[in-house]
Amino acid sequence: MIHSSLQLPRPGLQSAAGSTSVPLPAAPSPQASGAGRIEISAVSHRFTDTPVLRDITVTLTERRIGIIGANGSGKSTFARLLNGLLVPDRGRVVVDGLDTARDIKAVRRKVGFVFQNPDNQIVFPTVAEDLAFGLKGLGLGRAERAEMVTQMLARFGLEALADQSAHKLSGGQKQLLAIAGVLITKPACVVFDEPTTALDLRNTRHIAGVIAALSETAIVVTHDLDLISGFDRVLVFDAGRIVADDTPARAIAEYLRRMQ
Ligand SMILES: Nc1ncnc2c1ncn2[C@@H]1O[C@H](COP(=O)(O)OP(=O)(O)OP(=O)(O)O)[C@@H](O)[C@H]1O
Repeated sequence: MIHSSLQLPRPGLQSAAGSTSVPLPAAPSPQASGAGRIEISAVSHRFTDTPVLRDITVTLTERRIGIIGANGSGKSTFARLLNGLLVPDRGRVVVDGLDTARDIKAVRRKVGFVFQNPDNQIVFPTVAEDLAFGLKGLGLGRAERAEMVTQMLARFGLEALADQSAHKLSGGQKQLLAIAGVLITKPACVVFDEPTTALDLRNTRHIAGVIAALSETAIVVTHDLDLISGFDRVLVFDAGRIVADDTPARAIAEYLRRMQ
């Protein structure tokens, strides 16, 4: 699980490692009914003297949104705005009417975040304990929490790994645990920051299938153009600005043109 000041909905894990036979997360939680509306208005941000995001205004409502662009173009910074991991220097980010600068707890209940490195999210010794951690503080009884953990383990085909040490999992399993740990809190939207970067082809395909099968809204930062090729909408970042906002085919074409 994740700790840290950034924290949000938590981690979870996946099953038999590199196995391709793990079932996709089928039954989404009843509360995870999708999209909602994330409005980014006149947002600028800088960490040092150099602006990282420059006057961005965009409204996100689609169920599958990809974010691509060159290294350092501001994609991860933008992603971290979406659930209030980062509050912009200028402008506003509003999730279903909730301002990330003021309503952080409510925003994080709605928008989960899966970090690039699952080790940043996995906190507890075993897979089941890590999943259960995400449910703390939600006002649920012990029996209800246990039932939700059981359901999430089953959803990801991880039952056999329930009592396994989370930190001994493979990279692919850890990434699945991280995703499960976020989903167990029933966010309506999940932001993924380069979810397949450290994975081999088999696990990359598995995670892509997991994301494709989600009922939750997914916003995915990636360099894997295949991953977002079937999405509803793709944003292309360049030097802190959105330079294309289009279908995957047209957005990818613009990105490739800029990369030449
Ligand atoms: N916490 C931070 N402190 C200082 N600078 C930062 C911080 N986070 C990001 N930056 C800088 O902001 C710029 C944009 O970083 P960001 O991670 O958003 O880019 P990115 O498009 O996601 O890049 P990549 O594709 O390489 O992951 C980079 O120059 C980066 O060094």
